[in-house]
Amino acid sequence: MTDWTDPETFAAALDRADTREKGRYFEDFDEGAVIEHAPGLRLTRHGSETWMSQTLNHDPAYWRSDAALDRGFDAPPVHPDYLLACVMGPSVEDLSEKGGYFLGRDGVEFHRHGVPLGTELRVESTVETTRPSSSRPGYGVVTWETRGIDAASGEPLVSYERTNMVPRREPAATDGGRSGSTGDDESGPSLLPETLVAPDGGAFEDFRRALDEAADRDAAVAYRHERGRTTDEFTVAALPLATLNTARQHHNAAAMADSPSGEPVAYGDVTRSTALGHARSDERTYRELGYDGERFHDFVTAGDTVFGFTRVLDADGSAGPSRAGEVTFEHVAFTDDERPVYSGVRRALVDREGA
Ligand SMILES: C/C(=C\C(=O)O)C(=O)SCCNC(=O)CCNC(=O)[C@H](O)C(C)(C)COP(=O)(O)OP(=O)(O)OC[C@H]1O[C@@H](n2cnc3c(N)ncnc32)[C@H](O)[C@@H]1OP(=O)(O)O
Repeated sequence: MTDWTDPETFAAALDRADTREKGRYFEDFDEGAVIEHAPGLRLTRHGSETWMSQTLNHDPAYWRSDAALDRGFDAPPVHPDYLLACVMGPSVEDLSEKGGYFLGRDGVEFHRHGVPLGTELRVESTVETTRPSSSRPGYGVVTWETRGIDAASGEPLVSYERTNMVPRREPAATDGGRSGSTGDDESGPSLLPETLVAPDGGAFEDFRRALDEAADRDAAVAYRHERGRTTDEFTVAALPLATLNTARQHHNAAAMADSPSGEPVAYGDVTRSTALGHARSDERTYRELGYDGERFHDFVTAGDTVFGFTRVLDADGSAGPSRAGEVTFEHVAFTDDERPVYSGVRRALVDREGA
């Protein structure tokens, strides 16, 4: 009788066996098609607290009832970064499990503030655009609109547009390799304003005053956050898997051995949430409103320490409730070797002094 587990026999079997593949190729996406993602997710206290603790998002409104009440929530809700990751996670199997990097996200909008713990999610996406990649013949670039919906009530909770590189069924010879630096330093320090102003505190007025101070001269409001978080095995694999994100990039070292990173890479949403956590620790956030122009410039691997850098773009006192004003930030996540790995524009309501 054949011993299939005899190493030589097994190697021959592996060689001859077809692989039941997962995920879809670029050619499988038709513009306009709507895809219902079968996996669903229950937004749990454990999941939200694990996400928040590991990414240094320690805002008490998401941890303590009295702080939640003060912020207008009945009880501590799920954290918006965890919610976003939990909408993206179940979509990966259908949209991006084939591989190919998460390039960016636009138009993130929360349709409901303070989503309760225990809410069950249904997730669906529409294929918006598809185009071949001109720099990487083995890939196409696909943009989807994804919606996270309260499965019980049908109420939309969050929506966004996501863009990924997606492998083609018939890949060409090269995948283009790692982007790296071109040595073309067009945006070098000479283009920076002469003065970078930091706000004195984290209230709305602090951002407004800093912008006023920077106005009418060669200055910008831009500053670093002190905290850093070293990416480890837990943040690389466990956080995305806890959101049902099946992207091989994060948990399959064998598949990643031949990729430009040579090893698993951090989930973009973990890197981003960490940098935003650093930024939020220096501000009196009232509500997260939305995000735009999010880009993942380079990958992060275990051992990289993620830091945050913030630019304040606008502070609008006429928006929002009386206790808060709307601040528009651009946040950059960067690593200890000063590589920008994420950037994005974030709109948040920030409490006024005395609120
Ligand atoms: C969940 C998940 C995966 C998943 O979801 O399952 C993940 O978490 S995974 C980890 C997080 N992720 C990363 O770790 C990526 C880090 N990043 C890089 O390593 C580099 O960025 C790069 C190697 C990918 C590219 O590097 P690069 O070659 O220098 O980049 P670019 O030339 O700028 O872009 C190439 C082509 O993508 C087009 N393009 C770029 N961005 C956008 C956008 N936002 N919208 C529309 N098109 C876009 C561009 O227009 C060009 O198109 P063409 O090929 O046609 O020229």
